Amino acid sequence: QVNDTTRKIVQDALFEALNSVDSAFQSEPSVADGAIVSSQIANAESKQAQFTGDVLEVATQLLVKKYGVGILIDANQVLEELNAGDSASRKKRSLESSEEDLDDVSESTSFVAGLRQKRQSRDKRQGGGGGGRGGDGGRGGNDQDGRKKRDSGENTSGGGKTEYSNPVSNQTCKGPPKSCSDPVHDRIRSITGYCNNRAKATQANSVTAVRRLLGTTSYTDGLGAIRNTSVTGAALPSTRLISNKLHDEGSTPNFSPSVNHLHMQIGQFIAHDIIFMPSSTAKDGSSLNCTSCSSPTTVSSNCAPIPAPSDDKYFKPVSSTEARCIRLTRALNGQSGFGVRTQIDQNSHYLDMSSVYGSSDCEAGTVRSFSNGLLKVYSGMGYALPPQAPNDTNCQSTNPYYCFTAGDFRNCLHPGLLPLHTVFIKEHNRLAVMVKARQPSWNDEQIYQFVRRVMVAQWQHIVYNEYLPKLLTDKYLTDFNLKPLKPGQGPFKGYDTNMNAALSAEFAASAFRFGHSQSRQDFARQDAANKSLGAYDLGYNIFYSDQVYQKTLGGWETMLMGLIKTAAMQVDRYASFPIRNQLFEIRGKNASGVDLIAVNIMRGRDVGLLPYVKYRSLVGLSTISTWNELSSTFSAANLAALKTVYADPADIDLFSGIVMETPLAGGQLGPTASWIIAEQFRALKTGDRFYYENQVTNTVGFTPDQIDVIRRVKLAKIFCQNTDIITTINTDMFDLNSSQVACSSIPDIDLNKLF
Ligand code: HEM
Ligand SMILES: [Ca+2]
Repeated sequence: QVNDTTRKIVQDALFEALNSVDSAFQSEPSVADGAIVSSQIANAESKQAQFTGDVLEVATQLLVKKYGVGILIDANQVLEELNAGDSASRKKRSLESSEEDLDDVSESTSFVAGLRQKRQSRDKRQGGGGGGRGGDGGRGGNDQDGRKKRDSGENTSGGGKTEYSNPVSNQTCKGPPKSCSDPVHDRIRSITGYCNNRAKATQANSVTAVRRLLGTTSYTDGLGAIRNTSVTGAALPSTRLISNKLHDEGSTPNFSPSVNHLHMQIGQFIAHDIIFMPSSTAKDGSSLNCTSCSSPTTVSSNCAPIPAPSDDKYFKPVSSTEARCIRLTRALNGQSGFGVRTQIDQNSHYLDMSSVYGSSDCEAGTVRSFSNGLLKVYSGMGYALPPQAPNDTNCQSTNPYYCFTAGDFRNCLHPGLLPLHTVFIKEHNRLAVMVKARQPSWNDEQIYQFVRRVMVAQWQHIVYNEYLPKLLTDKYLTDFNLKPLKPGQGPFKGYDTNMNAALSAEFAASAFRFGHSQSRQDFARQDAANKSLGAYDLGYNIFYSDQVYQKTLGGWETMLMGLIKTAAMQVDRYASFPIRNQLFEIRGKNASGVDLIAVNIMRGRDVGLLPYVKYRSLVGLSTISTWNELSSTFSAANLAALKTVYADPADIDLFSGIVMETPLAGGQLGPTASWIIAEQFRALKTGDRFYYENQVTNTVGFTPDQIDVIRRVKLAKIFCQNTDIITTINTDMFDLNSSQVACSSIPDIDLNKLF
């Protein structure tokens, strides 16, 4: 039981923190929309979470400085009381001493968010000041509300050849019923993930925290300060230096002998379903400019720029007196209690096609046509594309080569994503037309939900049945229960209400980024006869969309063929030139972008990942303290390379450690990455009440016969059905040397059995 003195101390710290965060907002410089191209742009809800996180971070620091960390347990209890209390009891709880009147703070928000609302409405009444993130100050360009406003239907009609009409008039962002016992939650997977776990309604929802595999972080102050010191006491090496020394592919790129580039592309599409970790924003909700090496003090404490070595081949010094840094903004702090900094996932963590359907109820509305269950399409080129987003200020290409609106904001990060976005939109609409024909009386919502359920089931099956077996060894697939059962084997019995499907920070910030080493510099185009139509350069196309408008080159279909018919890069420590030098680069302006590998490593430190060696016992490897002991997990060459940058094995960053481990026989990755990835996909499977092979009480799943229908689904057939040029296709979709079959020999999904 917390006494009144402590209660007062905690409340005072909260108010002091609120004032200090508020006034920091007033002086924080920011950059105009679009000036800093980014893939990690926070939406309105994340900005709200950031405000709360920032206040709690400052309040934590104030309390710890005065009373030590011991007070945090009591402090969290006080916060819980405040969050739980309605406005009347909040007021009663000895807040008389403060100037705040909490009468009209909404009961549904947390205490800090409520205070924020209150201040905003007060500022509004007084006619000024107090913009601030989270409220109405979101960036105009890219958050959900912005997109909703501008995609009101007319964009999709393009050159007049509208495939579907889009009378989006009074779309609402209404979420599902609050109560998880409402029968709606028996039938429908919510967009955010809400009530997927009925006992823990918000678990693994969009805009909730990531998990920590070891329950701890590496922050030097135990709270949020980035690890910057070797165990020897020296400074840790710059992550650009590490990238140069360990991850530069040099002049002889290694191509995979057996895996095609599509495996890379589907991997990224999976990432964009389950993880979107937004970056911190400036006071007005726009991007922070963390380009200069001094930005942590001159711009924001949420800047963490990466110094480039003075002899860097690409990121040369700005001038003879100014060093070059590679910009990096810290992932936004979404801590919701006193204590350590916490990052959030802005997408629904579940494997539920968020990149098609969106992760918030409003965002879901932006991609729907609200007619006959169909999703919106842009058909101005004579072939389907996702609806255009003319006001996307993050998009580098302009009229007429607009970027697009899809369930995930990063759909235009590079052109290789667009064939997949388009194929899945087309597949949804293809099934919707079939459903409408069979059930003419069904309304838009009924058709949409029916098709979405089938789409997610197909997608889950493809991930577990086709994608993961090309990545992980049979042993990991078996040990982590990742193999779908065969037709006739009945439902999967592994659903576990205690399993938290949420993304682990280790998976998001390191392990699943292995895919960055799979990406080629050149993205090929091939025609149906497998004739080359040239290639485009990745480094020249980040957040540019003109490639998919190249009609004479076959639009996106020849790009899809290129992905299928060319090799991925080998999964190894090396990354291609554009990945290491040109991410977000403005065409023609060298060094205006970032090094994604240096960013990966720094992101790991930013989110507080522990060094590589700390994870070894978790993943079943021996604990080590000397370089020699690593020789069974690393080749001699990789070990020697590691020694050139790290003073001690205990310093090795997780990303570098996992991509440098010797791959397991039969898989593409070493033991640590394999474990972290397998663990995550187990959580996504056994922690998802709506996983397609399940039969769970009070949940309308598929019958055993229907599950078998899904188990026969092949990604190849989805490509066949939704492209004009593909008539023969791989028997093994991700195998570079696969035998070919006629599309007509692969059965289509037996939709009639699913009603
Ligand atoms: C051409 C290919 C790719 C490009 C240009 C690309 C680019 C990026 C960028 C810019 C980020 C944000 C980095 C940060 O700020 O921390 C990112 C994050 C990430 N990438 Fe990639 N990526 C590519 C392919 C892949 C692939 C193939 C995978 C997986 C197989 C993957 C997995 C991830 C994951 C898990 C994240 C973290 C996402 C988040 O936290 O929101 N990426 N990528
Ligand atoms: Ca998702």
